[in-house]
Amino acid sequence: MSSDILLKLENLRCAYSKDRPIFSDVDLIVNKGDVFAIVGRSGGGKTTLLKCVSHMAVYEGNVLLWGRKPTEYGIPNYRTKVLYVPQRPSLLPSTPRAFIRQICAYGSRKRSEEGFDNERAAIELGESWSLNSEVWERPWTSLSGGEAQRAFLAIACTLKGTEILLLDEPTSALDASTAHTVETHLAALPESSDSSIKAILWITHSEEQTKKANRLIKVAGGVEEQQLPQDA
Ligand SMILES: Nc1ncnc2c1ncn2[C@@H]1O[C@H](COP(=O)(O)OP(=O)(O)OP(=O)(O)O)[C@@H](O)[C@H]1O
Repeated sequence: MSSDILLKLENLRCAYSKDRPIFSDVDLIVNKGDVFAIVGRSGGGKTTLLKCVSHMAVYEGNVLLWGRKPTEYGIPNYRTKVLYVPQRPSLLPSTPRAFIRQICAYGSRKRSEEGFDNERAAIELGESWSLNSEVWERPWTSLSGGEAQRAFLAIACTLKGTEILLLDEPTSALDASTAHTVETHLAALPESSDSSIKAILWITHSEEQTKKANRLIKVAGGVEEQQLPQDA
């Protein structure tokens, strides 16, 4: 296996009801440095695909990270390496700052985060996205959709040990200008020496975001890799 192959999906199939798979026969290779845009109609299975990759949905076939199954890493360790970021932090208790402390205390995260100031890194990244620093001390439930989305993403982007970031419409609550700033940062992460992130799979309904990717897959009754549009 080439050392550039980060993730491999082999013969993947997922069905919530027995006879009607959301997708089947999915084979895909994700290389180091890839930024995938995942597009397709609503209800086509995009989120389900990311949930299979993060081992949050039941599937048949293989998901291999560096050639090894999630169970070989142990699921908490695997999910530390392959991080699914939902659109919004729904129903989180407490504040963004308390949330950082809580996830960095998990056994699977502890080793990667040692000696690194996560709170400071996330707050500084948030500032570069025009996120007011007082937001970190407020309950999640009091934040606007865009504030919560930026705080959540800033945390996800600055965690150490993540190798693949799975983003579910990460900028859906942001205005166009802020979305552009955030998306430019996200797309550059796999090439950044400051980040452990080596590839991103990114669900989007936006043509603008698709232009920031180097590969494109369409999920609609199946999963198909397509050519990026010419001007991308
Ligand atoms: N836990 C579940 N149990 C049963 N059906 C489910 C479950 N989760 C998703 N589905 C169904 O599977 C299909 C694919 O859902 P999924 O969320 O993956 O689509 P999507 O492409 O991400 O849609 P959207 O663009 O609207 O977010 C939908 O018909 C959805 O209703």
